[in-house]
Amino acid sequence: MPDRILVAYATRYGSTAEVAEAIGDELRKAGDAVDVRPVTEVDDLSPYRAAVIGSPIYMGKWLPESQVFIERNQQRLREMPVAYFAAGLTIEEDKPEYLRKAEASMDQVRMLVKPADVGLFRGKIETDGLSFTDRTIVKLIRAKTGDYRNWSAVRAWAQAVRGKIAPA
Ligand SMILES: Cc1cc2nc3c(=O)[nH]c(=O)nc-3n(C[C@H](O)[C@H](O)[C@H](O)COP(=O)(O)O)c2cc1C
Repeated sequence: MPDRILVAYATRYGSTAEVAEAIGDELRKAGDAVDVRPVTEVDDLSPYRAAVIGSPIYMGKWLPESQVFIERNQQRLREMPVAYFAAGLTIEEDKPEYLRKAEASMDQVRMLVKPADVGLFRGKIETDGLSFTDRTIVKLIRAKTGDYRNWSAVRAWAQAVRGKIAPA
């Protein structure tokens, strides 16, 4: 019987990888066997009994690699409990219309595999290190830069999600 939990993520600048690590850490502390890995490095789902899959939001959407991962593995994922999380800067606004938009970033993957739970977290943008295109977009939309990740919210969600992806 597979007994591990997979925490798989996409990231462009690394901040969502750290969110995934914090989720994995919390599950491990609670006693689970966990692998935290980029979606692009997971080929075999047979060791896993549950999966937590996430992506940052770019222009209202998940990064394609997380979507492709779910598409490619949808058959197997439908047989296990799955939870999704998304990280984005607009989530910090804490306004219903922003939250709805953040939720909408997961519409496609929700249709492929229904999640037992969904987490929405604030993200991080630092202008240094952004690609030219991303820096231009950030300037154009006058996005507020900074690290808005709320670690206690991430950890609290990980603790709560543990119950929702527990074996029946
Ligand atoms: C070009 C660009 C577009 C973005 N678009 C969105 C968006 O539509 N909604 C949102 O909530 N956050 C948006 N963000 C913020 C990112 O989701 C946030 O910075 C995230 O934490 C980045 O994760 P990463 O470091 O793992 O790539 C955008 C950031 C950039 C640079």
